[in-house]
Amino acid sequence: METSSKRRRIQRSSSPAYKLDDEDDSYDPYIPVAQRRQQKLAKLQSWGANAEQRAKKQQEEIDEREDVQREEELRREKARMERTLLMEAQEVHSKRAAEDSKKTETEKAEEVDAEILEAIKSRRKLASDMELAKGIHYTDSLKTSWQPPKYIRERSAEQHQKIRDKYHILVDGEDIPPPIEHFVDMKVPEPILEFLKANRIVVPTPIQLQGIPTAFSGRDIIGIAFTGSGKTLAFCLPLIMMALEEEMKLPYIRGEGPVGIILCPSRELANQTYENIVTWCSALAKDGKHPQLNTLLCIGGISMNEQSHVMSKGLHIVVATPGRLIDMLEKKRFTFNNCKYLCMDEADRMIDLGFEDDVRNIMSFFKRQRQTLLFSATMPRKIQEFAQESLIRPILVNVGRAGAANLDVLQVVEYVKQEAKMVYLLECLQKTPPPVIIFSENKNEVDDIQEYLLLKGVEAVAIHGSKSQEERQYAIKSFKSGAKDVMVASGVASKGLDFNDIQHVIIFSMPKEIEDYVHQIGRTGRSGKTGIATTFVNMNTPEQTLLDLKYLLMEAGQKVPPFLTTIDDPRAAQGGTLKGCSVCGGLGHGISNCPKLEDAKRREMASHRGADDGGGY
Ligand SMILES: Nc1ncnc2c1ncn2[C@@H]1O[C@H](COP(=O)(O)OP(=O)(O)OP(=O)(O)O)[C@@H](O)[C@H]1O
Repeated sequence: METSSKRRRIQRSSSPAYKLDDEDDSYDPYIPVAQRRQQKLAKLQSWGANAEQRAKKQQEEIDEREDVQREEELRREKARMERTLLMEAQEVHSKRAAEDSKKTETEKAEEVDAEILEAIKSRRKLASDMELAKGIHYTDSLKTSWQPPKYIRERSAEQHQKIRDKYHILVDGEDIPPPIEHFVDMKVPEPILEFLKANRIVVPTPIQLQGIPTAFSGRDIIGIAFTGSGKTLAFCLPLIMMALEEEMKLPYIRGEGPVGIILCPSRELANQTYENIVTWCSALAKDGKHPQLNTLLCIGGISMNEQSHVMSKGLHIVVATPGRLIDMLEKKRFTFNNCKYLCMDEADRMIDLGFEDDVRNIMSFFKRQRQTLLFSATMPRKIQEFAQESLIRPILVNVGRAGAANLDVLQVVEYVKQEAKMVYLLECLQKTPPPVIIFSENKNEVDDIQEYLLLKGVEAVAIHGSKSQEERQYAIKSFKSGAKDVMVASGVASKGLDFNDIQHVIIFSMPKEIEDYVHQIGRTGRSGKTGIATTFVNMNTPEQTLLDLKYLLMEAGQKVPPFLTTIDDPRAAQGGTLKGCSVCGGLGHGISNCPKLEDAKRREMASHRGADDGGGY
């Protein structure tokens, strides 16, 4: 039995020795040393591997746990931060809302105005594209040989200022040349002095006594003075003198010139300035001691062949409207190689709406440094600033507030119902003897008024943009000569036209922009004479325009009719200062509701639409 049991045990010994569940644990079978060593090694190795695996697994589990923990923490942190930011934003928002609620409507409007101004500021400098592209920037003014007489040079700065104060001249800029109270001290040639005297121009007007010495000194200038105050002479005389000096140095021959150019926004104004210059140049040459200076009129609607006699000689002065001038320059009919004087009349209009690109284009034809002069009766603050940045060491000469009405005009504003206007017009015409100008904003209305007056036996001519050049010229000529008593005009005739002794201006429909009103009433009360302006307003006149008008009347010390007195300024009701609009100069509104800006926007949109449509006309 024992033997069989032993055998059984021995047989089983071939099976693994370490686990014999149903056997006696005390029995240790014999295993050879080498095999045991092998087994031990294998066992150790397997233990090691398991431990490594376990450790690895444990580590993985720890890592995983840590990852989850970290993610959780991050999520919590993010949520906490989001909450803080949200709360901060809410706090800022509610703080701003609280501040806003504290702000008056005026302050809010001022903020909007500031934003609009910022946008306007981004306009490119007024310089030629060539100059801008090449980075050409002149820092010195144009050199001239002119200087004031010694006794004036020896005056102190206080003495100069005293003279300016006497004539209510405001100046701004560096090294301002002195004001000069007599033409003779400006060293104006004798024949011109005599001619001026013969035409009752004996002493310079305020804009002339500061503007002419400034321009004679070669300085860039922004000249602002009320309508009819003699700005034309202030910018033409310096050019005539410059051309005279050039011609005396070395006579100009065919193909040479011009020395300078005067740009005008309308053909009529260009024509008038041209005629003035021709008269002054002829007066100069009359004594036989001074050369004949040649002037070219360069405007649309006329044949340039008519002036071939001017083109066949050296050219000194060109008076032009932008479109025709660009055409002539592009066709190389003359060049600006020696041109060093650029003046813009009614400059705010020239560099403001519509003409800005043309002006840039014209500037790109200049080949050398130029003297730039900008003149107008209305020059809103924004345009002044823009222009100042574009000129070289400019001097601002300001007589009265830019955009203010001429104080020699008696302004009467009447409430006339639309349907009663025509009949009342006849009555109004009886106020003064002729000549009278009637303004309307609408071309059809201009024609209707003329027709009505002709029917009533009034000698009336009409002028507006849709008339042919011949019709326009005929109207102006016959009115100027006194052959016709009344001229009915759209805005075209308002800017700068100088008609003799207009007694009465009737504004049949009030223009939206107060600047236009200032120019229109300015056709009377010129060169120190007095005149009347009657303006019809009614329900159709926008309230804002009426407010501008009200303030303008108050500023000029004119009677404000009761229906205007009752119009309240919303800005006044909200408290705050009543600053004028720096875009159009109107005193009754801010920039955010400026009719001029709105008009500009409308035009821009229309031009975009035109471009989209192929831009045809
Ligand atoms: N120093 C002067 N003394 C008297 N009259 C003058 C003087 N200078 C110019 N004038 C006359 O004053 C009138 C108005 O001049 P001008 O047309 O130059 O005015 P303006 O300031 O250009 O007006 P606007 O802004 O309407 O164009 C002209 O008839 C001109 O002959």
